[in-house]
Amino acid sequence: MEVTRPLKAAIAVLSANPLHVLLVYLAVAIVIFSVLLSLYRVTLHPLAKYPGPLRYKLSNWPLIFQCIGGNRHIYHLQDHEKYGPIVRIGPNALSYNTETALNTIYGPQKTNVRKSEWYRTVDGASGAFSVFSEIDKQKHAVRRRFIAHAFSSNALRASEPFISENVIKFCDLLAPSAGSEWSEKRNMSAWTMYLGFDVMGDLAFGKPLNCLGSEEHRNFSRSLINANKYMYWFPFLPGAWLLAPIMNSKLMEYIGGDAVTDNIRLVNYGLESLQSKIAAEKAAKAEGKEIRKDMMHHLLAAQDPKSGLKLSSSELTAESVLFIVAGSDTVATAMAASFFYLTHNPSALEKATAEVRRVFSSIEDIHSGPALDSCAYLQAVMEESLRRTPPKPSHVPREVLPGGIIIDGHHIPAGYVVGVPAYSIHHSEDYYPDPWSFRPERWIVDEKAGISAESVALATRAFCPFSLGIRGCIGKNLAYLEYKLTLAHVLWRYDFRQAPGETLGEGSPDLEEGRKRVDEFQMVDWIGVARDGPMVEFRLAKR
Ligand code: HEM
Repeated sequence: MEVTRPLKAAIAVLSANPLHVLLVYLAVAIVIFSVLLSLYRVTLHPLAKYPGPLRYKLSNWPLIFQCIGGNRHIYHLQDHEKYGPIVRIGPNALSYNTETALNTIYGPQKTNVRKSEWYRTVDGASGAFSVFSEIDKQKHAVRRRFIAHAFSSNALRASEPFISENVIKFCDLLAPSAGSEWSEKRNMSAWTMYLGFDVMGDLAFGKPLNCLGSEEHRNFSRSLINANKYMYWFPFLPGAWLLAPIMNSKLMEYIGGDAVTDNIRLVNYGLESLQSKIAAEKAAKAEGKEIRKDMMHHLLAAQDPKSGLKLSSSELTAESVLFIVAGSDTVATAMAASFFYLTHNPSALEKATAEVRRVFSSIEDIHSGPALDSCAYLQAVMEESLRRTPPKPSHVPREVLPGGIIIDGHHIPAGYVVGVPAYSIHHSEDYYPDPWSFRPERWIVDEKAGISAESVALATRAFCPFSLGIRGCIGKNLAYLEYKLTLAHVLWRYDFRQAPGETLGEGSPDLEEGRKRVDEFQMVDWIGVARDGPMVEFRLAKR
């Protein structure tokens, strides 16, 4: 009696207003729809047979929270450990942890997938797709041809002196002050980021941002990480791409706060750099001066041979921002990881140092060519650092196209998303015995030490820091050149060690599951990777 009276009163109030009645019907309809959709997703859905946590099967929200938390790579690894090589990570998405799946999805020229809808929002604030975010396969092929000139071997050769100039400046700044044996401690995540930004500014627009030389622009490099975080989770929201045209509006800034402001700052930097590059080229032409053939020069000049089309100004802006984002933070992450693992593995540091000092008799000899190529251990240090700390560690999503695709013997119909997370496959025992050890030796064939050609080939097949195939990283050779030159210069000039008492960058038994290994460099996965440390001291090499 007492229960029904308030209920009756509520019904009376609701029925007095037709809008209230409508809202109640709507709410009931939403509840019924959600229940039916959930039931469908766990029973009759084409991906229902694949294992995974129930919450992933019901909605994308767990994924969004993982992206915000920066722990997505850890979840991928733990899910594969628990559920096996195929895991359903969303209502419509599967994650794989095998080299066969990796090579089927990303490898072949004609693989029947395209980039997923997630990419459509990434360059929203630039007002056009970049080569990275263009999901249409034909349009991407045209765009990739456009930018290929900027990454040709000629362009790479021409960029080396500028890379070396920045690397030498970086090394000079690491030196101990007069009278001290060891330098003050340096946070290598920050310093490699300054170097990464200066190199990309120089190569893309012909002017370094001067993060190495002055405090002024260093905040800018930090804001990239904040902007990345936002661009990571936001596109997973249902219908997010519809908001792409207003990504750099005041409204979005009001809703999204600092991260949106940082993203806008990044786009404005791309736009301003592009405009000053165009002005500089015009002025040089008018004065009959030689024009520096940096990356934007190639893009400004590029023309599709079939259509005769050139890139529009918003497309050029999108590419400018992409060059900075894709080219600076990634290499910096890899370099910081090498400083971490070398300072935590003295025998690897000793071997790499000995090799570099044996191969090069003077610092001027350190440049690309047979001598640098002969540094097999240094190359292996880079591969092993990229294995342990892939700068894009999580699932790289691809959508299956009409006709479907067969992955590891299972047919996946069109419209579903598939992918392989680098961090997870890079720590699989199947490809990397003793995966939590930093062992550059695993990349060098040495039958006597038990490293066969087959085991190196298998490790290479599962190795994917740059992804692979037609959507793989176009900057890979450039990245390796900058990375190798930097490590070779530092190892030649300095001894280095983790600053006594410092632990920055390490895991800890007090942290959550997946972050407990003290000797693992910690990543916060926000498309790229946020990181901190190691704190390193440098001493001039004794000769
Ligand atoms: C260690 C350094 C680097 C790593 C680990 C890396 C990794 C990657 C990965 C995994 C992708 C594919 C991402 C996806 O499909 O979502 C990619 C694409 C790309 N990267 Fe890199 N990258 C590095 C350095 C660079 C550099 C120096 C540049 C130069 C600007 C660059 C430019 C690009 C571009 C333009 C794409 C898009 C390619 C396309 O879709 O056709 N990357 N990179």
